[in-house]
Amino acid sequence: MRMAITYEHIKTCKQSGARLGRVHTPHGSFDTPAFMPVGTQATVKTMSPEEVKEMGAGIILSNTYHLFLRPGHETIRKAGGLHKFMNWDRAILTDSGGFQVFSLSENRKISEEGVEFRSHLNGDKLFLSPEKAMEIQNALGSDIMMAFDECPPYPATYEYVKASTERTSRWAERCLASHARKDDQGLFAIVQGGAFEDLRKQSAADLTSMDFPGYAIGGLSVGEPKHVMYEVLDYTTPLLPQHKPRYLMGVGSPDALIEGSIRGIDMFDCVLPTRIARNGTCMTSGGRLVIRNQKYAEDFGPLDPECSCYTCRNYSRAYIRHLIKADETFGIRLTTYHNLHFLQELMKNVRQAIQEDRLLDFRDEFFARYGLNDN
Ligand SMILES: CNc1nc2c(CCNCC3CCCC3)c3nc(N)[nH]c(=O)c3cc2[nH]1
Ligand SMILES: [Zn+2]
Repeated sequence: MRMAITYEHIKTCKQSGARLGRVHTPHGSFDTPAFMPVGTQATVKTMSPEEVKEMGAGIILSNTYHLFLRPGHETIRKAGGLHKFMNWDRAILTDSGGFQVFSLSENRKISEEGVEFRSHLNGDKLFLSPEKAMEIQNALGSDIMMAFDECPPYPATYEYVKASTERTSRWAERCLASHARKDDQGLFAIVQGGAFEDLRKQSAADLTSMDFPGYAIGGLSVGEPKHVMYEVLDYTTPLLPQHKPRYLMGVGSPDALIEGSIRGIDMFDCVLPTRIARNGTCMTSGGRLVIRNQKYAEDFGPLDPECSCYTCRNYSRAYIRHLIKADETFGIRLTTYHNLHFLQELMKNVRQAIQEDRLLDFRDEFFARYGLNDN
């Protein structure tokens, strides 16, 4: 009998109100606030599961949309589920596919039933609905599944966001009704409402009345100014239950991870660290570093002098720059490993700061060195 997804609150930072906790899942527990590496197509790009474990990740993300299109969720079900298929024995969270339909596919048609779209791979006409998204996620066997939602575009009219958010609440109900594993309740709902306080309140009220084991805040990090995102968090997070995990979707720049933690968020995901690594951009304690820059051609020091990761202990900026310029895959592996390690370290330091009631001081120290507006 699988256990539910449970949240264990450890303490609240006296200086910032941020919370230290642990999330327990059928595939192990992880400390929060946590950054979750993204493994869209059943792999954290260029990393082995051992490497992802080594850097301290207790949970990774994968995706209904991508795996539905390729290789197909039935194939993964026959393989024994996603954990087995990708040889990852810790926790997996899968997004429900709605966001990706709108960011990737062609000519979508949204209705009460669901979303019709054409595959971005071969143009096939496909359909996703709350029921279909749950069927796929149950076939994948993820520990945490996301309800099927619409992430409204930004900006959008009040009327559009209101109608979309109300539909997302109805879709959440349908996900709950169709969830095969009713016993372990690994299903998180996603709060929408754009940047409209009354719609956020309505969405949170609708969803918390359905008693999900965890709640995500969606509809953010879609192009709105950062201060708008933080304002939405200021009035939305307090509407969510204290004793359940809160997941801010698609947020991962270092400053946003710290600001989000201060506002009571426990879980984050973002493709940023892996995506920018592929063109040689690295997150370091002194700020962003673009390794292709000529000035590193004969810089034989480490990527980040303060980093203890495999990349920084064994290779120089000159060598990594050479690999990236020569389009050598090993170069991307080294920058990816470092960026993911950097964010795991950042979250470890955030948790330590919460433990010591000094997260606001930590934020000021970090920003002074990293630069305020990394994106
Ligand atoms: C980048 N900004 C952003 N991402 C959002 C995402 C995606 C989060 N990342 C998922 C992983 C990436 C590929 C594999 C899974 C959102 N997802 C949903 N379902 N709803 C949102 O409102 C939603 C909102 C989001 N905003
Ligand atoms: Zn490093």
